[in-house]
Amino acid sequence: MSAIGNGTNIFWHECPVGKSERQKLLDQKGCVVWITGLSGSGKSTLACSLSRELHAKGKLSYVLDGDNLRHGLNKDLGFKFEDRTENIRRVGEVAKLFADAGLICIASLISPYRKDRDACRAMLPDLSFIEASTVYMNMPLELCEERDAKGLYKLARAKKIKGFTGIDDPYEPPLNCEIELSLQDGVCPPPGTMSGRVVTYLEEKGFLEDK
Ligand SMILES: Nc1ncnc2c1ncn2[C@@H]1O[C@H](COP(=O)(O)OS(=O)(=O)O)[C@@H](OP(=O)(O)O)[C@H]1O
Ligand SMILES: Nc1ncnc2c1ncn2[C@@H]1O[C@H](COP(=O)(O)OP(=O)(O)O)[C@@H](O)[C@H]1O
Repeated sequence: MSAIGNGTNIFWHECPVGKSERQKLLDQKGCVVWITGLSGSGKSTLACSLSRELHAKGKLSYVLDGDNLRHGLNKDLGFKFEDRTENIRRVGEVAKLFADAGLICIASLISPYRKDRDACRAMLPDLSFIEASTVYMNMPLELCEERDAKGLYKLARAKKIKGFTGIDDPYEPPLNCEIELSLQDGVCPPPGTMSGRVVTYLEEKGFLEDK
């Protein structure tokens, strides 16, 4: 046991079965795929398609979806600046645990602020050698608004929801993402094409084997 922190009497307990043993068992490397983009840009759809594709390849993944986590872990948080920051921080910490467990953790959240995404990225490699890959769903606001799968853009335009991302709240696009998914000749590629790109990236980086 070793003491950590600054005199707060908190200790770190090492376990003999560690990340490398778990990775060996699963024949994959734990990592985080962080999907960011506007509401309606297709984050959840991509996360599910990616998880299905990985499952078919015998690879263990788990999806942390912003909307879903707000039903439980983050049910005390709203959408003001500080709440979004705390939301992203918590999900970053949970994603780190999943990746340390050896899983391919797919986090799918609007995560609109660059500083919050950067804080998550910085949190990951430092503590447990986990690598984070940011996937930016670069879909135009007009397309997301046209889809309006949950009717929230309509409510935001009618000012019945305040602080809606892309309408009267900011979205800061990543400056350093590993994968950017955007329209091709003005058309949104099918989910399988997009998840295929992420799988190829994970394969190329060696995450889908433990060598
Ligand atoms: N004000 C406001 N702004 C943006 N989104 C809103 C808002 N109010 C509710 N919703 C719904 O919450 C979902 C986004 O949750 P996230 O946890 O991903 O948001 S964030 O990362 O903390 O910004 C988002 O889901 P997705 O459409 O899947 O992105 C919306 O359904
Ligand atoms: N690649 C795609 N092509 C066509 N429609 C899509 C695609 N991805 C998502 N959609 C549709 O767009 C809407 C929003 O997708 P969703 O995954 O819920 O986005 P988000 O999680 O970013 O809010 C849904 O109706 C979904 O079926």
